Amino acid sequence: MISAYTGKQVRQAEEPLLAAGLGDVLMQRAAHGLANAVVREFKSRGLRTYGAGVAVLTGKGNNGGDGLYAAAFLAARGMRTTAILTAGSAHPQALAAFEQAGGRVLYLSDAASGALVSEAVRADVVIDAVLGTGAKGGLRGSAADLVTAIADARAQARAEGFVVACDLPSGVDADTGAVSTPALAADLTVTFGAAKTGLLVDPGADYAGRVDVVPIGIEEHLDQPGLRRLEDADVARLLPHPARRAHKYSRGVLGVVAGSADYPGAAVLACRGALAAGVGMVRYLGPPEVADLVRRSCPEMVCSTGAVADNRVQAWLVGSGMGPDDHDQLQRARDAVTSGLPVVADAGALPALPDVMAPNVVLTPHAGELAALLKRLGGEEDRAAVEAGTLAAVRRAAALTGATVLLKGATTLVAAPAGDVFSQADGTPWLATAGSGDVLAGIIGALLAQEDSDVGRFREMGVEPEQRWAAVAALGAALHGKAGRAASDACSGGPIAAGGIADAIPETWGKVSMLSNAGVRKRNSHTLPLR
Ligand SMILES: NC(=O)C1=CN([C@@H]2O[C@H](COP(=O)(O)OP(=O)(O)OC[C@H]3O[C@@H](n4cnc5c(N)ncnc54)[C@H](OP(=O)(O)O)[C@@H]3O)[C@@H](O)[C@H]2O)[C@@H](O)CC1
Ligand SMILES: [K+]
Repeated sequence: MISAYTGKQVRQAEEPLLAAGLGDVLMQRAAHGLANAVVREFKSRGLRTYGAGVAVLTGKGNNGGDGLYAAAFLAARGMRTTAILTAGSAHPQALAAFEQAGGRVLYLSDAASGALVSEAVRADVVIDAVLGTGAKGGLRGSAADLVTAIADARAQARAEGFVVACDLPSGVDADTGAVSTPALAADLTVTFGAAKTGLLVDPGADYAGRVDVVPIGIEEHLDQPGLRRLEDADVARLLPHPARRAHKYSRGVLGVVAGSADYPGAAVLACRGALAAGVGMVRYLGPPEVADLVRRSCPEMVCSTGAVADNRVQAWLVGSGMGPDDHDQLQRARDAVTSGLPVVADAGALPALPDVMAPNVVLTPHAGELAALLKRLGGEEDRAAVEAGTLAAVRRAAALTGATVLLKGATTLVAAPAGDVFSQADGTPWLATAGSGDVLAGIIGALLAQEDSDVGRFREMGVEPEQRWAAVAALGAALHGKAGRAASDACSGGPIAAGGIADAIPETWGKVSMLSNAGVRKRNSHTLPLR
């Protein structure tokens, strides 16, 4: 499990060590980790480090100090290092160490700006060490102009060098992931002590690239994480496995209320997602013409009639492919949500549900649907506002509705009403295809139907029982993302259709389970040994 923390939490964890006079030690560890990560990146790209060009954009605070010390390490390895001081001054000891290691120092001024831009475009690696967790707002003034010019010039020249962010890309808010432009999009962010929340949510994640956590010795002082991400080992541990004497009912029955005359295919895709995700039986409830298509497409399906209360299931999936005029289906969706059983509520059901629900109801809006939900509950947010502040929006929706809320996107966020948040980014952009969300709802529905009262495996992972619905939804998002990626990989990274995601689920499930049995190394920053 990756645990992420706000900038404030990390700074608080640093305090006891700073008070003990270990500030410089922490900075040296951070800088050493950053330099090593840069060298590894060169190697993974098949590039030589000796003689390679390094440009470090530095601010006046400790983030700039990290960058300068790291550049001093790189200079000692024979790299040509240039520091561009954006604030007129820099961390004095780090600057002295950098100069002593043979680094070249250039100062930002209007006159020098053009030459500095060329320097950064020519470099094999640009290290962004202007602002870190001490930033108040984004880049300003001449530093902002410089970063804009560098980003433009790199794009125009199709610069081959890569960008590494020191702790976080300057302009990305460490806590919220909100981005104040300009910001330099990094290929890799090397972050210290623990992942920062803002790196694992959109839009911050768009600028962070890959995130590498360098332990610096503050880990034991960190408290509850603000956000978590399931890794392969966690996924494997949470995936249900049938007992030896299981039968189809004991493995869970999912009821599906989905599809309409306009969108019958959504019901089929939701059922295909569910059937592939380990559930004992899937029971469809809906208009006869949709039921016919469901039966013909998936012979494993059982189609029923009547009301929600007449059908015995362990969980419900409601809403995929339903419109505002599907009155009977919407009534079934409402009945499912008030039945007390776990429910995944998607698409067309969202506007028709009560304002207040329970944590075992998982809502799965995209950004536009989440904005509409928040507006209905008295908020001001439009789609753009949700996209600019995904973490705040999903948290707010969970708090207001009392339900678990999953916001679909390149990074999928799941918020429990009590505050836990999970962030999953297992997929590929090819997953943005019609019907993909129906398959996701099917997977989550199937997992909810298999969820029993044994909450021990959640507790072992530090997830409180009442928050487990968010973990189950995150598990569904992880499985969906991995299956989509596997389907695309199977055609050499080509495009996929939603049915292909469902088809890839069983093998993805099996492979992740095998990985866990082989003992996947936990990469949580908490558990990494310190050297
Ligand atoms: N604590 C430790 O021991 C360790 C810390 N570590 C590292 O330190 C980083 C935090 O360092 P930090 O607190 O010095 O702040 P930092 O992010 O460098 O920048 C803020 C500086 O710039 C200024 N400034 C603020 N906003 C601005 C803006 N919008 N535009 C322009 N300027 C702005 C502000 O000055 P002010 O305006 O307040 O006078 C301040 O001087 C952290 O991310 C990690 O990399 C690691 O080495 C581990 C050990
Ligand atoms: K930075």
